[in-house]
Amino acid sequence: MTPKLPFQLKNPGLFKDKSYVDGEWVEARSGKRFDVIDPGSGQVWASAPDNDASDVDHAVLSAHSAFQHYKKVTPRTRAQWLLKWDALIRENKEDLAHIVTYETGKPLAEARAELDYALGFTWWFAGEAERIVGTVQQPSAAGRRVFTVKQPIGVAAALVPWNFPVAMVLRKAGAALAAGCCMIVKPSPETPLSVLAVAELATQAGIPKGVFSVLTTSLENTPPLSEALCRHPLIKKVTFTGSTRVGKLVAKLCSDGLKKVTLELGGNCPFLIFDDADLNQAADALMALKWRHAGQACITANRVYVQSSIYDQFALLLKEKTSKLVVGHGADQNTTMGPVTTPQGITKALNQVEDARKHGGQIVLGGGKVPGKTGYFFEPTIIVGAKKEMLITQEETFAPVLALYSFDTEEEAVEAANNTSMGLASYYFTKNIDRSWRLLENLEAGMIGMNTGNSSAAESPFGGIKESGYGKESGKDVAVAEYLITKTGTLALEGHY
Ligand SMILES: O=CCCC(=O)O
Repeated sequence: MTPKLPFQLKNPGLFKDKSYVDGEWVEARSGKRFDVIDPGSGQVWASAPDNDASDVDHAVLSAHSAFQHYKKVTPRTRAQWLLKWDALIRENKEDLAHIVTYETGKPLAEARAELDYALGFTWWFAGEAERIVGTVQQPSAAGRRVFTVKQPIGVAAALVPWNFPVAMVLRKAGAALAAGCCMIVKPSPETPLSVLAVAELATQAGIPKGVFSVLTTSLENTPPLSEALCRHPLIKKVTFTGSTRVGKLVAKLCSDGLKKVTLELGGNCPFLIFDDADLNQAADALMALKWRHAGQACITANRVYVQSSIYDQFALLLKEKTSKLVVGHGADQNTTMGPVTTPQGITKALNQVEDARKHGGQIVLGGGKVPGKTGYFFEPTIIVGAKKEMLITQEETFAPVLALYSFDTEEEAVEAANNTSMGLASYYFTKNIDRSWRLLENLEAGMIGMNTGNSSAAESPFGGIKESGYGKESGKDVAVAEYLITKTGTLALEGHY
């Protein structure tokens, strides 16, 4: 029986609260379920099957069996299925946005924006499917022909986060399905329902059974279930988006089977503003980047470095703009910033603020939980006088807390920006073209925003360096390549060997 939802779906058939394996909606073998909580109210509003490691083998075997057919489907048919999926997600965007809001807490406008972003991937990878090409080499020996062909690697497992539950799934599944691979998705325990809704639309799009499966699980069973996926001999590829700590565990588990792995890990991204920048442009970009999903994006600005001559002016401008944010339930039309998704987000934010205070930082805005609200609300917080000794400098915040550091020279700013084990994205604002080129070359990150805080798009390769992981998602060729093997063919013509 469908539970009574706290919102209305235009298409009630989109609410699915069973796992999706081999084209069937199924419970966990144990029969256990776990709760799904609305971060905006702290209330349980649904539940999903609590699969454990014993549920993995059946899912993998059925995906492997589907792969025997799917790998032979023409790329054009795969592209057509992806486009049909894309059309259905577009049609059901409003319903999906509501599910995303009630799972993540993000405002509806942001949930809609996530859907638009996610649709970029189904659209893009539909185009990529038919453009997978091998190569022909010039042979060094007479009478030889040497070439490479690309083939799908096999069944892939996707371990996805809760912050962009639909976009992260479509970025991974779009590439995998275009390449001819089948995928088993393990959503985060916070966000199973949006992923299950997307699975329902995959079925309606005609994507064959077993090609796209979803194994939901609780926080408690996430480690054993993920380990079983990573260790299963028929899983040939694992893609993970999440923390660096867990990414290292995933890499270790996959190393036993020498599995191909893509890791999109933590950020701790620097955001540099020079005194020749357009301050309004920089402040607007920072507002959009930092407060998006209450600071819970891997590419968000974690450390904001402002040149000393404009420091006070910029801090004031940012404070003025940030004060206008309306914090509330994501489904409320007036809300411009929602809650954080988990109570742990609040704990971490409080710790970092307290630590910044201890180190002499000044909290010029916010600094604590939003009083008088149930749900996981934290005030948008600005710390000035931030220093390198602070916790916030060393670890990703993943909450609406922004720290402003001061610098004098470009060299100093670059050194501070790079002084982290992470290397996901870096951003800078300057009108000096020479400096711009130097910064592009000198900043240690996989993605550089030049006078912009928004560089995520289906056509742009997404991925970090250093401890932010390896592999690329989205972008031309590179993303699909993560799901392909290269086979070299050498042919000897008659009379040669
Ligand atoms: O949080 C990670 C993903 C953010 C993005 O794709 O822009």
